Amino acid sequence: MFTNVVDQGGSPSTEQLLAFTDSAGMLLKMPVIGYTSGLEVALDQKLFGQHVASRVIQKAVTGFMNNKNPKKPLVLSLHGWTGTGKNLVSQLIAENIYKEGMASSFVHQFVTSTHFLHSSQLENYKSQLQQWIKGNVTNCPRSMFIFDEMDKMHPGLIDCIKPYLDYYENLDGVSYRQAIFIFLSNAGGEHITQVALDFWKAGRDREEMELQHLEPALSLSVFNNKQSGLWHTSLVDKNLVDFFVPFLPLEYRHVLLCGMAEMSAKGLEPNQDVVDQMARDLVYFPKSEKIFSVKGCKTIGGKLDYYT
Ligand SMILES: Nc1ncnc2c1ncn2[C@@H]1O[C@H](COP(=O)(O)OP(=O)(O)OP(=O)(O)O)[C@@H](O)[C@H]1O
Repeated sequence: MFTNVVDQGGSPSTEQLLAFTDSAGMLLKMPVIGYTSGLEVALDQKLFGQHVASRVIQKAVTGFMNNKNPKKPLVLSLHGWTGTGKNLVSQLIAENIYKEGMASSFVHQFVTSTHFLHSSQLENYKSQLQQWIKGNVTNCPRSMFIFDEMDKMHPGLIDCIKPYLDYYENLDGVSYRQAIFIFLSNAGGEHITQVALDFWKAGRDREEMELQHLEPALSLSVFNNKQSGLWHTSLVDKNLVDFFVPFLPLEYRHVLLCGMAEMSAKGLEPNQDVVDQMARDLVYFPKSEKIFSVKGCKTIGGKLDYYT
């Protein structure tokens, strides 16, 4: 996974960041008009059922990209049930900053169970990861690092990236203040679901739910869940995470939207009957109410092949 950073080709001249850097990766004037509406439109059109996350992400990313002199890198922690759009949002952010989106050489994605599987290799992982981050940010200050399955990540590894998230002007001559770090995890998913369920039971509109309704559940779970990995690091204590972003569990109506979008993406004519049949056959919870899709929209791409 970790190849020598220098082997990447040194200067990122083969690709440009959208509107934000020149061919050498140096920051330019940052004309953000196109960017702002681009992300907003992408979130509105492609992300379903996540009005809270959508709003937070849009404000956080736009604010950060508009800020010519941020005091620290942007650190987002995305939490929620499986298949609710956390990876999708990372992809949309990448697509709206980098010309080549997730395929950009400035975007680096790590999955704990793939890249950091062996605890016996912890020391190696630590030094490789630090070198990787340092090398890539030296190469391009506006680099993006996505850590998936953050709740499974070894606390020692989380600790080793901490300095890069902090308010330092520079570390060994490198400034990390333009970089973006995105942490994805299922930690807090059950608490978020409980809040959504309480809303539903009280007959309240899901869209009435605001960040303030979800924040307590989220921080409680982050602090108290020993499995989450985040809890005993000082990421939280030191306020290094700028935004905790809650992803709501998806309902039947959202699965329908995902299904229609998926059919279009596959080049098929979206067919309400087909999607409806597929959505009906998915499993929903809690057992009695059957409101939320157990796998969110995660498996529908494959499922649709069966129904079409
Ligand atoms: N809210 C959503 N709106 C639109 N599509 C969605 C949404 N959630 C999931 N999807 C679809 O399902 C696929 C899988 O979702 P994604 O990988 O983003 O889930 P996740 O929250 O990251 O799940 P996990 O926690 O299991 O990694 C996406 O590529 C997308 O096609």
